[in-house]
Amino acid sequence: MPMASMDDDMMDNRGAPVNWIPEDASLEYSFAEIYTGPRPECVPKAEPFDPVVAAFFRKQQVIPLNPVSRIVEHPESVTLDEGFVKDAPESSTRELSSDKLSTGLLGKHQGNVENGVLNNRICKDIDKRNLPEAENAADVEVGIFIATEAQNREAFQLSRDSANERISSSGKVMVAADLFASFPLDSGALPYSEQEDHISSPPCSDFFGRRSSSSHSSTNDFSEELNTTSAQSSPPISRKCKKGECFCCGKISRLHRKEKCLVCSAKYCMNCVIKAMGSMPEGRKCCKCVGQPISESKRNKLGKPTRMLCRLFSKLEVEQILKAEKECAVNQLHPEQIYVNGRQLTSREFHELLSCQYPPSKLKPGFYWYDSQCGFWGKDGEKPESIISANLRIGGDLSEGASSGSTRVYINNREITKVELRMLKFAGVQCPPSTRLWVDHDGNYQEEGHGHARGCLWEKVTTRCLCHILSLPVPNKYLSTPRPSTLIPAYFEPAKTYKILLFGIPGCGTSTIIKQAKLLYEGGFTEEEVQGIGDLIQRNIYRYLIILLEARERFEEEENARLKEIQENTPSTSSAAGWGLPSAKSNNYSLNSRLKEHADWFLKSDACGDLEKYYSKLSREDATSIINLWNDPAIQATYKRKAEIHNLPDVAGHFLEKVITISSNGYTPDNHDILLAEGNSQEFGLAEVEFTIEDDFRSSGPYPDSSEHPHRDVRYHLVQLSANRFSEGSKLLRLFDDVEAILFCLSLDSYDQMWPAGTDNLQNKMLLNRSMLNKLLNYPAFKGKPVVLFFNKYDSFEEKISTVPLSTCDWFSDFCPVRSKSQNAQMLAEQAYTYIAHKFKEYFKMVNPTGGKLYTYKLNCLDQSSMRVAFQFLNDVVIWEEVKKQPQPSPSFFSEMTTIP
Ligand SMILES: Nc1nc2c(ncn2[C@@H]2O[C@H](COP(=O)(O)OP(=O)(O)OP(=O)(O)O)[C@@H](O)[C@H]2O)c(=O)[nH]1
Ligand SMILES: [Mg+2]
Repeated sequence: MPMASMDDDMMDNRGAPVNWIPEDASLEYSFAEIYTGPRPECVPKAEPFDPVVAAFFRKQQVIPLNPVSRIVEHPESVTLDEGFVKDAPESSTRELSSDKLSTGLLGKHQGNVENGVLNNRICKDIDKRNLPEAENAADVEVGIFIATEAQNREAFQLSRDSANERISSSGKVMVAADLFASFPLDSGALPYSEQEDHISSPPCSDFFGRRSSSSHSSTNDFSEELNTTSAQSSPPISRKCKKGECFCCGKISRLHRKEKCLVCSAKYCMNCVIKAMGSMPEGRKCCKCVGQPISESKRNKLGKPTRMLCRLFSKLEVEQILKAEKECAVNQLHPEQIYVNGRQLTSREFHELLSCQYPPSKLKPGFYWYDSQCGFWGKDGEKPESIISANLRIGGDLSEGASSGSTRVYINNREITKVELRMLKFAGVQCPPSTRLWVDHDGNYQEEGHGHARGCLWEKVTTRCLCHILSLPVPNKYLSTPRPSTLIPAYFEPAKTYKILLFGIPGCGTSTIIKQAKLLYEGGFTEEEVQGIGDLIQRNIYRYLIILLEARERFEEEENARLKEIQENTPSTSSAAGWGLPSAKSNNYSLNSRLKEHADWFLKSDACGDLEKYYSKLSREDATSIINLWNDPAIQATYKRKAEIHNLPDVAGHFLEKVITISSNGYTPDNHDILLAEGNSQEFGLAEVEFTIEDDFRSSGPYPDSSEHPHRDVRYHLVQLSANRFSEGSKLLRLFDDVEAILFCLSLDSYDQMWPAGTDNLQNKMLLNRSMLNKLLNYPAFKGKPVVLFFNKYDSFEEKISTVPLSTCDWFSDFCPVRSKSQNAQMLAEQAYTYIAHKFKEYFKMVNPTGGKLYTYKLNCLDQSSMRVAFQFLNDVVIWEEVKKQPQPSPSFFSEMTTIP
């Protein structure tokens, strides 16, 4: 093979641009030389940095600006051999060669920019041909280009292939940056297929494609991948060096102990530990790895001292380091790393899982299945691994194929594995194919459809022994050494659950607030709850109809009386017909005879209580009669006067309109219908809700990763109390003695509505709210408690305020808005709201001069984003009140100095 001659002027091994290109490009040549520069890690990293791209990415929050080079091999001298000078694929060559290599380090190509959003992937390439200046191996060869999706995929694959080839063919070459470190999860489908054993590549995003992926030996080998999904993490980098070699000084000694970084496994000798790991704010991690999640294989080493630590530091220091290592947030498991029955856990579920009596032991990030009936717990696609507490409300629904069984025998709907079948047969359970068994948490089993238990799986000692042999779990009560009751990380454990009383007069939206809390923070409703709400909607339809029919009768009579009066006052010469007046017997509110018959039947049934028997189900025939009635002009005319029908809810029209859909068999209310469904939903368990509001200070605040500001979620227990149930001196109120705050909800648009206050005495709703607030404040246990006033239904308030004057309510008679030419409904509503809030504050101060504080907030709780912000407001108030309770720090030296006269 002809060798390229090395002219004196062609080579500057310290990185000066080299413009020499072989004249005969077809000639094969070898390009190998000994690198004699300083050790690669000692050379300052030249960060490829483009301020324009950097600014863009900072805006997009996609890629960090520290594409730090990862050095995987660091021989004393680095040789670039032929393997390194492979032909780069054409496309990537083109991409890179079209760019200016301004620094000799970075090639960059900016591709399509669509609507200001770069459809991008960033790829790296090490291509000596395109980066001839980077022959000095200490310089990092990085090519970045931003291109269209298709270009990226192609180029990425090609560049990666060529990079891999180089890496594998030359064990001595250092490799470039790990730019993918912080790709968000949705960067999706980057074609990472194979992984170099010395580089932990970031994960592909499609966790759910895991079963089909052949690259994973076990479906649960996702620990590291899931590790990387936690909010702040980038993938851990594995750094390997020769056996016995210190990663920092390079000295090889197999006899001396080394301290390992919990993230990248780099080993350091006694002399270098402090240099490499600094003050160890997160335990044993090299400085570069601080902020990175630990490697999951090292989780069991957390907090365990080593001899080297004990020799290097004092006892107190070691304790502090290990405490930080065990407790700092970034070293903990996070809910988003655990999937149960195909669903990522929420904070609440994670907490429930870890704090139950029998939590899974040695929990790692991964995909699990869980049978809540009997407590079986296992990795996705595998046999049960342990039996944890049953009836936990975590994860999604258990699927038939959760454990990849192929026996056609089912336990609690899961097709069991062969080894479980063997155990069942041994235990004497008859289970021919297609047997479906129900097993409870004690191991009692029965066949589906048979109402009685056939026995207990684990009652025989021999069965339990066999379970041990087959590595199947047995219930905890049979274990000789009971498992620890909790392994919840201290930092994660919510310090306290704040109990909040949610109070409001009927129709103000308290149930909607509870539903929103469930939707926003608890992952929505169970099937049973949705079904229950569906039934509630069907029952409400009858109620709306009856209210409308009664109102129609009333309006018809009133209209008849009015017409009669007109007729009587009219001179006899001009007949009613002659003046075009409707006859006194029929008017706008009259129904035709057929519909009248239907209407009378509904009213009669209701009066006799017969309608109640239909309440559980809205029949198709009834739905047809109801829609006919609803579409009739008489009912429509009645509905137009809904403001006068005080007990007709706003949503009546919405549901009556879709009565046919609602009566269909397969009707399942969607979230919108669920939120609109009004009525007493307490029987569906919605009268209280527990949820966690995540502290977004850490994720959005100025200290995104700081362990000084640990992640702290606040857990709430919101308990609803309707004004109907409220009476002073009621024993019910004792349930609320320990509330942290009162959330008083009132509907802003109710200023013109009346409500029965006491016997047959109608009172304006705003005045009723005022007196209710007063009564609440009089209750001794609520003295000094903060009150958060949610002014709900701001949307309908905005609509109403320009047509119905606020002075309709006597209390607001002195409202005189500032009028301007450009005034619109929104501005008027804003003024009116400020005025109402001020009135309530004044009143609060008057009746509660020494008590707690009143916080006001306007919202539309049907709107999720408005509700989310409102909950955040509540959270802020609760935290603020908590902070106020804490003792104030004693004045510092400096403050004392400043207060000295
Ligand atoms: N337009 C509008 N409607 C709302 C808003 N909040 C609640 N509603 C509707 O008002 C109706 C009553 O809301 P609920 O949450 O059932 O009221 P409640 O306080 O629980 O009333 P009771 O269950 O009767 O004690 C429902 O139909 C809701 O959809 C809002 O902000 N704007
Ligand atoms: Mg309610």
